Amino acid sequence: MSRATAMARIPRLKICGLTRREDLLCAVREGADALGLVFFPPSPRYVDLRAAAALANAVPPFVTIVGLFVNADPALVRATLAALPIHLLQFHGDEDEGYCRQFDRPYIKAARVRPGLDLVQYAARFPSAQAILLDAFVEGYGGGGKIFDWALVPQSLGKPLILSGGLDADNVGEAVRRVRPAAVDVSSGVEAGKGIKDVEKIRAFVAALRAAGSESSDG
Ligand SMILES: O=C(O)c1ccccc1NCC(=O)[C@H](O)[C@H](O)COP(=O)(O)O
Repeated sequence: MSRATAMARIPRLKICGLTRREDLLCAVREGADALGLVFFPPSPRYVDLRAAAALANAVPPFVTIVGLFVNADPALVRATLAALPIHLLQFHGDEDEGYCRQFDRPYIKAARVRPGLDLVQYAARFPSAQAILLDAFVEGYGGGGKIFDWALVPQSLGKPLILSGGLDADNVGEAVRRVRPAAVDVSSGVEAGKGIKDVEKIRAFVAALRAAGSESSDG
């Protein structure tokens, strides 16, 4: 099934790198389907277990909490899963499928897109992944606010595609029309500063996403 057929609705939205309760509540209010918490200490959006627990406690039912890790010690992942209601894992480093599967939880695998990386072959290496998230190849593994060449995205990855990397209210419409992802993921493009989300940028992003999604679903 082509993505054009598969994307029969407005793409779902993940807002990542939440660190403040007010930003999380804004993301939920504006319609985010998923909320990303970054458990990668070098990230300026890193939250420890205590802060993450307070954020998770504010999430209403039917909104997915995504726990994001980069080449993490499995013991850290297990401790996080034991302490928090993480619904979906996101592995954003160099993890292989054996590593990702060991936690017996649904996960999405991020691919850091660069010329020469065969994305169909990459996706085939993670048959147990719920989806493949395509992000730009940036220093620090992710959250870089950089787009990649969307022409590199194949017609189908063989599983749901989440488009990420440098999206904002100005480009998400074109991104959705060109790539037709099942979902989009954004962090920098809705921020006033690293880890500090901006209400108006979130609202503008959601409006642009809905406009593009309704165009596409109208055919
Ligand atoms: O958000 C981070 O700081 C981060 C750090 C290291 C690895 C991944 C990270 N974020 C993962 C995400 O899912 C981001 O939303 C994605 O990379 C897009 O970020 P942006 O280009 O800033 O929208």
